[in-house]
Amino acid sequence: MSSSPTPKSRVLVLGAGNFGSCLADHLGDCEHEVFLWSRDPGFVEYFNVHHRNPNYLKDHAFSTNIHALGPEIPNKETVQQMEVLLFAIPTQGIRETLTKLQPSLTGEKLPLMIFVNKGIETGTQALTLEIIADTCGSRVAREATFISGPSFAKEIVRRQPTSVSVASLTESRAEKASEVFHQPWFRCYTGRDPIGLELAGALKNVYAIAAGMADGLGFENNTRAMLITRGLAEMTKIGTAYGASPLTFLGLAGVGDLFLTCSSPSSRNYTVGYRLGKGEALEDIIRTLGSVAEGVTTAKGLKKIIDEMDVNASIATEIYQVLYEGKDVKTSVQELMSRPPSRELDLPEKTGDHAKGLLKKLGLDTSINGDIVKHTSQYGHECPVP
Ligand SMILES: NC(=O)c1ccc[n+]([C@@H]2O[C@H](COP(=O)([O-])OP(=O)(O)OC[C@H]3O[C@@H](n4cnc5c(N)ncnc54)[C@H](O)[C@@H]3O)[C@@H](O)[C@H]2O)c1
Ligand SMILES: O=P(O)(O)OC[C@H](O)CO
Repeated sequence: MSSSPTPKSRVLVLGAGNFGSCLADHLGDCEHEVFLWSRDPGFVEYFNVHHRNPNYLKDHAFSTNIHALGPEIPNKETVQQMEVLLFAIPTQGIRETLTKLQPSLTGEKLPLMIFVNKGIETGTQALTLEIIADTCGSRVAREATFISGPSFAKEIVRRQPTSVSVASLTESRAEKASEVFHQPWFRCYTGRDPIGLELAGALKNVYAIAAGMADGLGFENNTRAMLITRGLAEMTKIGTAYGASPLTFLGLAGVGDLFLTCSSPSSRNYTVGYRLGKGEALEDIIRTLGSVAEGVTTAKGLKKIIDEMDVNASIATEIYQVLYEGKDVKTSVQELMSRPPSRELDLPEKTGDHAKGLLKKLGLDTSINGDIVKHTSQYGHECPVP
């Protein structure tokens, strides 16, 4: 199936859930040599015999270029043979995994490290870039690459035309990641705002819960369109206050993924919201979902971030209150709709200190997001633009 002239790489995919196994399949189909690590010993044995995942995407026959390994984290010798490490583990597990892998990441030449998780760490409110810096140091973080965008695993394994954003503080690494993944059925667009890309991917999950909730309550198309559009305005406002580029939110990782997940029952975050709207309890939904919905934990970290930055984000706040303070979903909708009128576009006057603090930690110029130029936007405030 592959038509790529790209040099083939040895790729270690960490995490054999829906997305890890789907991307392993994509890369195997591109004739990369793929190793798929799972902490589940039953998975490893089953996969290597049947080339099927017993837990996720069960109907799919996976590429025979994939070799499963685990349950122990791959050792230094294995890691150092890899050109690419692809992390497809939910955000709450990234710190633990990187801590275990860090002793293997000491060579002069680092493997290309790509992260596809979409969330904020609870407790620390850290983005993955910061978790990488904490566990593996600033050199690894500066080269880390992030992929995000509208990409349901079950559609990728059916080779539905799909596009994603790829960003890194080191542009050549984003270009390399794009080369590894890019195919006629999978287009990659590179960018230089990993902080914005990470925030966009994490935040859209919270707004997908809101959209699902509205549908579950029986509201129709006007309401969903309102939530998508106002959700985008809110995400952009939060991202800009944090120090990301507002333009990133207009890309695949922003509006693209927001639109996808707010309008499809294939989204787990939408499904959590939908079932809440139907009156189910959150614990029951999580217990029976069978897969991660990152918006649930992200809503908690996001609430702390918006409180710290003093940004008014009404939809995100309501979702937090429904998830964690037992607020009734109908009351939440009534209160959102009863707010006084306001300006449609109210991006913050100044960018916040979060991105600056993070970039300082990475030993980078804190006035800019990576090598993004400083720019006075048409809204009259300073913001970085790719
Ligand atoms: N499924 C999609 O369509 C999709 C698309 C884009 C991005 N993502 C993102 O990819 C990430 C993974 O999502 P998914 O769909 O594969 O989730 P999933 O629930 O299908 O699978 C998660 C996998 O990670 C493993 N895991 C969890 N914690 C771990 C830890 N601490 N150490 C090792 N393994 C651990 C689980 O055992 C499971 O196999 C999420 O951040 C998600 O938002 C998913
Ligand atoms: O199922 P969700 O809600 O986690 O969405 C999956 C991906 O993020 C879609 O791009």
